[in-house]
Amino acid sequence: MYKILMIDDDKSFLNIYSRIIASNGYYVQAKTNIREAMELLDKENFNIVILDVVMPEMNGVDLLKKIKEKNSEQLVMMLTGEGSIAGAVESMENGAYTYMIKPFEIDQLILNIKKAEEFLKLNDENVKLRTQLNDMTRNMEVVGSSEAMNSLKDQISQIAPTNSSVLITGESGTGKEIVANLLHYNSERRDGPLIKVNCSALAKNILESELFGHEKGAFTGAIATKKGRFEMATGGTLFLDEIGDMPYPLQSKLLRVLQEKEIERVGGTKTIKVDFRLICATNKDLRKEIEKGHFREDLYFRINVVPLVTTPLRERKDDIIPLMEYYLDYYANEMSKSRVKITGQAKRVLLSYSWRGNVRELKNMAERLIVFSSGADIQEAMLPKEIRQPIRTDEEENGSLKNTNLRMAREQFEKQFITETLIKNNGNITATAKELEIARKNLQAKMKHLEIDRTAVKQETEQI
Ligand SMILES: Nc1ncnc2c1ncn2[C@@H]1O[C@H](COP(=O)(O)OP(=O)(O)OP(=O)(O)O)[C@@H](O)[C@H]1O
Repeated sequence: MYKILMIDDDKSFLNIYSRIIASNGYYVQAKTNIREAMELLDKENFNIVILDVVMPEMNGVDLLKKIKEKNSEQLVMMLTGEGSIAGAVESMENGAYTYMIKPFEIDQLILNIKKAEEFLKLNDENVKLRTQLNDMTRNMEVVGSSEAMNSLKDQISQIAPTNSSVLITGESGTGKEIVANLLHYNSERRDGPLIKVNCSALAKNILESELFGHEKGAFTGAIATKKGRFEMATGGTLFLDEIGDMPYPLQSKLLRVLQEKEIERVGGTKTIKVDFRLICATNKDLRKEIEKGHFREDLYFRINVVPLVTTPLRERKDDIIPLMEYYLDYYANEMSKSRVKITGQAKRVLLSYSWRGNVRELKNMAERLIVFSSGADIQEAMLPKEIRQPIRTDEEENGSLKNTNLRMAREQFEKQFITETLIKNNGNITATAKELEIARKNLQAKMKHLEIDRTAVKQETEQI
């Protein structure tokens, strides 16, 4: 129920009007006293405030300013006497929604309240849409300018405006869903819906009714008619993720839909026209699935009109640091923490790691680093153990270090040895120096030179 606060020094006006407004389905509070009205505004949220411009205690426009100072979004309607048009103008300049000149018919006031209600609803809707749009654009933020990434972006901009079916293949976490988003939002269908279905997440019989919809009573539990995703995607794009996991019998049904561009709901007899652009994604090798008899070859040709491939992170190392920096900033901002930098040594570790979970794994690691961050730069010792395992080359396996000299090898060893001793001693410098049998000052100088951060080591110890 919409809540209205009326502030006016005219008691009899308030009495009559507030009752009539309430009888129209609104919750109304009426105050002649400004202090009481302000106290009430502090305690309760009102959708609309109706305020008299001329009041003995305080000028209504000044009161309007006060209300707006507290809550700039507050919707305020001003009431003025015939002699105070200037006040009405000033009110509008100070953010009033509208003004009405007394005397007026009560119907006129009710009509204005209804209009204000409509305005507030639209405003709410607008805020919701804006948040959705932010989510959407965030999910489309594409970081990376490696050769592979640039070539992918070029292909997307060429393919997006067409209506052709696209098959996106690539390892898990390489950004296939982002590519699908980009294809849709850069196409002529961008104002239509983008409907996503994960074919591996639903049981076979549920997937069928999800895609085709069902009529009321089609099966136990079908208590109402439901539109399927094919229908919902009409005018837009249908994104079938993990298409390689679509059950075989359903594959023939999908093929028929693609050929005939019409469907029948489960348990229905009516033919319904559908019109969507199809984008599929998989991390499976569909040709192998065809050989194994798990995937229909005719469907493969139908969905694979334009193939797009996302490259694993380990094959586009140029993107690793920009992605890590982007997500560190992103999570620092989201958690209201300070931004952090990555030290050279930590960058080397990030670059030599294999990233089997690709960008998803990297993003999760960035989030974890920020959760534990005290604002210090990201040191090698702060990175999870599994990624700090040195990647050993063939030469290293044979006992020699590639691309290094005696000084670098010694520093590498010293760094590892000192870090481990610091962890053992909970980051305590004196205890570590004692165990290493070197002077405290000497240890501090070495730590500085080797970029070892004691706070990071301490955090590492706490996490263990
Ligand atoms: N180039 C990129 N820039 C920024 N973020 C990215 C990029 N690529 C992927 N991501 C992010 O990594 C996560 C995984 O990406 P996405 O879900 O698109 O991968 P996927 O290939 O569809 O994975 P799966 O096969 O497991 O469904 C998402 O949170 C996505 O926002």
